[in-house]
Amino acid sequence: MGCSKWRAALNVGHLRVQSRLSVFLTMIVLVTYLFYCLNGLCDSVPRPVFTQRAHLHERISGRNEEPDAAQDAAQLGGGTFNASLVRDLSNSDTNNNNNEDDDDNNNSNMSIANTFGSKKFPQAIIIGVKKGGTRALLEFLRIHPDVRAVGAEPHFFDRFYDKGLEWYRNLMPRTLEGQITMEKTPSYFITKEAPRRVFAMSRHTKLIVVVRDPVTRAVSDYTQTLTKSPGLPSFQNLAFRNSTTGLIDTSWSAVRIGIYSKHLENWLRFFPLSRFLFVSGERLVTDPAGEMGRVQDFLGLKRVVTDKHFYFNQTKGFPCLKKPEGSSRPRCLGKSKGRPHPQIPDGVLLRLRDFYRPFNLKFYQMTGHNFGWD
Ligand SMILES: Nc1ncnc2c1ncn2[C@@H]1O[C@H](COP(=O)(O)OS(=O)(=O)O)[C@@H](OP(=O)(O)O)[C@H]1O
Repeated sequence: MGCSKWRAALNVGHLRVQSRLSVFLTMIVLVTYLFYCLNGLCDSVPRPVFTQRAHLHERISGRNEEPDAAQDAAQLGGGTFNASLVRDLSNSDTNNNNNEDDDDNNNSNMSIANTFGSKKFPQAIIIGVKKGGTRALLEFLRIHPDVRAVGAEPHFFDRFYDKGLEWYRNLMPRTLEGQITMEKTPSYFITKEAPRRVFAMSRHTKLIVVVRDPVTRAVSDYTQTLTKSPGLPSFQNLAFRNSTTGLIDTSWSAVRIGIYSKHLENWLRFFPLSRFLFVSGERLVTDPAGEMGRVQDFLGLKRVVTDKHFYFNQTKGFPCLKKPEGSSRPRCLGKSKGRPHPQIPDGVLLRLRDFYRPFNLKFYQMTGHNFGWD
C-alpha cells in the first residue's frame, strides 16, 4: 500500500519533470528560431552576409578601391554571370575601409539594414558619363542615411536587360520608407536603348549625369585603357582619322562619348529636362560640398552631406571623405581614380577642343548650364 503510494507519487513527479522539460525545450527552439529570423536567416532567399561583401570587394575592386567600368564588364559580361555575383552585387556596399573594428560595426549595422525594408527599383540613377566622376558622386551620396546604393555597376539597361526587371530589383539593397535606392552605370548615357528601357521601368526615375570637359574625359578614358593594354597606339593615332587633315575619328568611343548633346537628345525623347540633373565633374573636385548640395536638393533629401565631410588630400590631389559613415578613418577613392594622364601634344588637344566646341555649346543650350569648357 505504502509502496504503491510512493510509486504513484514518483510517477506524478516524473510526469511534471517531463512536461517542464518539454516546455523548456520548446522555449529553446522558439528562441533559437526567433534569433535566426531576426538575423534574416529564415527567408527562402539567400541573405547577404558580410563575408560575401568582403569577398566581392577583394574580387572586383581590392580594398579601398572601386572597379573601373571595364573591370565590371569583365566580371559581369561574356555570359559568365554567376548567381553568387548577383547576390554579391546586391550586397556590395561603401564599406571599403581597412579598420577591422569599423568592419565589425558595419557588419551588425548592415545585417540590420539588410534584414528590414524591401528591395525597390532605383528612384534615381547616375547614368553617366564614363570618367566624369560618377564613382566619387555615388560614394559621397552613400554617406547620406537616406540613400542606399548598389556598389558595383549593374549594367542592366545596356548588357543584362534580357535578365528581366525582377532580376534587376533583386540586385538592389533593401530600403526603408523614405530611403532612396540608387545605382550608377555610366554607359547608360550612350546606350541607344537605355532611355526607353528606363522609361518602361518608371517614367519618374531621376537621372543624374556627371559631365566633364570632353577633352579631359577622352584623355582619362584613354589612360584607363592604356593601363590595361600598355601596347595601345598613341592617343593622336586613335583620335584622328587622318592626321594631315586633322579629321577626328568619331567612331573611337573615347571621342564619341564626349559628344554629350547627341546622347542627351536620345534621352530627351523619353524624359523631360526636369528629370535630369547635370553635375559638373570639375566642381565635384573643386567644390564637392556645393555640388552635393545641388544633388541632395534634386533628390529631395535633407542636406546632410556638407563641407564637414570633406578634406582635400594633397597627395591624391582630390577631395576625400573625412569620416565615411560607420568608419573612423578618412577615405579617398582607389588607385583607379586620379591616375596621372599621359602628355598629349598641345596641337592634338587644341584640335579636339575645336571639334567639341559646337557640341558643347549645343549642350549648354539644351541644359541651360554653361560648364565653361571653352
Ligand atoms: N574625389 C575624387 N577622387 C578621385 N577621383 C575623382 C574625385 N572626384 C572626381 N574624380 C574623377 O573621377 C574620374 C573617374 O570618373 P568615374 O568615376 O566616372 O570613372 S568610371 O567611369 O567609373 O571608370 C577620375 O578621372 P581620372 O583623374 O582621369 O582618373 C577623377 O578625375
